[in-house]
Amino acid sequence: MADAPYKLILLRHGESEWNAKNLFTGWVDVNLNEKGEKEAVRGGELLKDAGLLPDVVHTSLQKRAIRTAQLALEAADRHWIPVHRSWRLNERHYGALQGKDKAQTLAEFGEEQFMLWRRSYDTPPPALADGTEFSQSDDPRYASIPPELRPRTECLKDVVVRMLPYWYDGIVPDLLAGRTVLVAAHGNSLRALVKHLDGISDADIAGLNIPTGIPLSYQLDADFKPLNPGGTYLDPEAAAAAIEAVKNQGKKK
Ligand SMILES: O=C(O)[C@H](O)COP(=O)(O)O
Repeated sequence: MADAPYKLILLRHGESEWNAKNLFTGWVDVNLNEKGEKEAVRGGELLKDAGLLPDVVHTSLQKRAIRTAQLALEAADRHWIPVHRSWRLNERHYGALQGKDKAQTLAEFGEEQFMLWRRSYDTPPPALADGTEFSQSDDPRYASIPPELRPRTECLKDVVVRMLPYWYDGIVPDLLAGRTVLVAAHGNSLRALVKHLDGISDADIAGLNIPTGIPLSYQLDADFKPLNPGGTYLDPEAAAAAIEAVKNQGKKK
């Protein structure tokens, strides 16, 4: 067992084709766009420049996180490290909002309902029916998830519940072994993890947004509490601007 501080790096995938179109994405397996690919490469360069070289990477089962990890690791010359993937790191399942335009949803349902669905801790959007256009009910990559665990919609609280077992059983053992761990995942699965790490309240987590493609580095003490609460963005200026942009999605157009 290695001694603390443990080194953890969180990386939200680069901009996706649906981020650019301002659509709710969730479990829909959308690819990175060109800007997102560049963000991922830049993320890797930031890691390299900071001398924060991952020994192991954990990703979701979704292309945008998988490709972000690969591009970042290639840029940092760490493409060879072991990789682990879990559906528990997937983006929040956005239910019946998947595929819908954020600005149109805001206009149709009003700010209060929109924010309740998007940022409240425990109000999920309406469920998405199996077999419909943006459902993953027939996706073979999820076939091994027991039916009662397969989400048809999720609020952030649901994401915390399904993500935490992977934190404890998949990620913490790597940290305990002294490995620098990269977690390449999604806006809301990372918000769930940050909520846990920083002990953010159910109310305050609504105000936390994570930008695409900018590594967020944590040093954790022996109890896995951050020595740098909130983490440290490797490009703080770019992060501040991008956080504002994420916050204001829906108000676009
Ligand atoms: O799934 C999505 O639409 C986004 O990647 C995260 O969206 P949010 O910031 O609106 O929760």
